[in-house]
Amino acid sequence: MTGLFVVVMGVAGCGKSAVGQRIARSTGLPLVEGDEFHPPANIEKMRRGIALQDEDRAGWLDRLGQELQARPGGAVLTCSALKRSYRDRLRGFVRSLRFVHLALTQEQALQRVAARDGHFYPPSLVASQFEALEHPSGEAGVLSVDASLPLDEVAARAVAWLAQAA
Ligand SMILES: Nc1ncnc2c1ncn2[C@@H]1O[C@H](COP(=O)(O)OP(=O)(O)OP(=O)(O)O)[C@@H](O)[C@H]1O
Ligand SMILES: O=C(O)[C@H](O)[C@@H](O)[C@H](O)[C@H](O)CO
Repeated sequence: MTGLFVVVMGVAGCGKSAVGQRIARSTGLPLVEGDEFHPPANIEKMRRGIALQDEDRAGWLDRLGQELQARPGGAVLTCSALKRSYRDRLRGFVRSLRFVHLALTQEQALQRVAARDGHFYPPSLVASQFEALEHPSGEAGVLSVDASLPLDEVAARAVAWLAQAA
């Protein structure tokens, strides 16, 4: 699926990394892990239980946009992209950007984040993710998938949608 750009988005714990890896494997596109490009100050803030604000995310989103542009053959990006303005910011970097939204309830997200060992993101911040989240339904190029389905099923739905769109 050369030339395809897709963001796997949603709240902490929704499965962005796990699903992103599967989509990258199936499509042959490179995976860009959004969390790897947060400045250290953002990681430290989250680790300490302080929610990121628009100004913390602005430079990070621009960096991610540049990472997409650096891969003209297409890419799969994992990025929370919680607000419409964040998604539009990313859309400014590549044409026809697609988003796969992994939709999960707050209880399910909390359960997953709390069960995860050795990750910097604390369960205490999950509520803030839902406060920030603006659902992407109604925006162009968006697929919403029930993230509580089995991982392989979530990924298969996303890949089928991307294949149809490509
Ligand atoms: N569909 C699923 N069914 C069951 N478990 C899942 C599913 N998707 C993800 N998980 C598990 O939930 C946890 C969170 O997944 P993952 O780390 O991929 O989420 P994430 O959105 O990348 O989170 P973060 O952005 O906080 O890093 C992991 O332990 C993962 O294995
Ligand atoms: O925008 C944000 O608040 C962040 O990107 C978070 O979503 C985390 O980085 C991630 O989910 C934890 O791994």
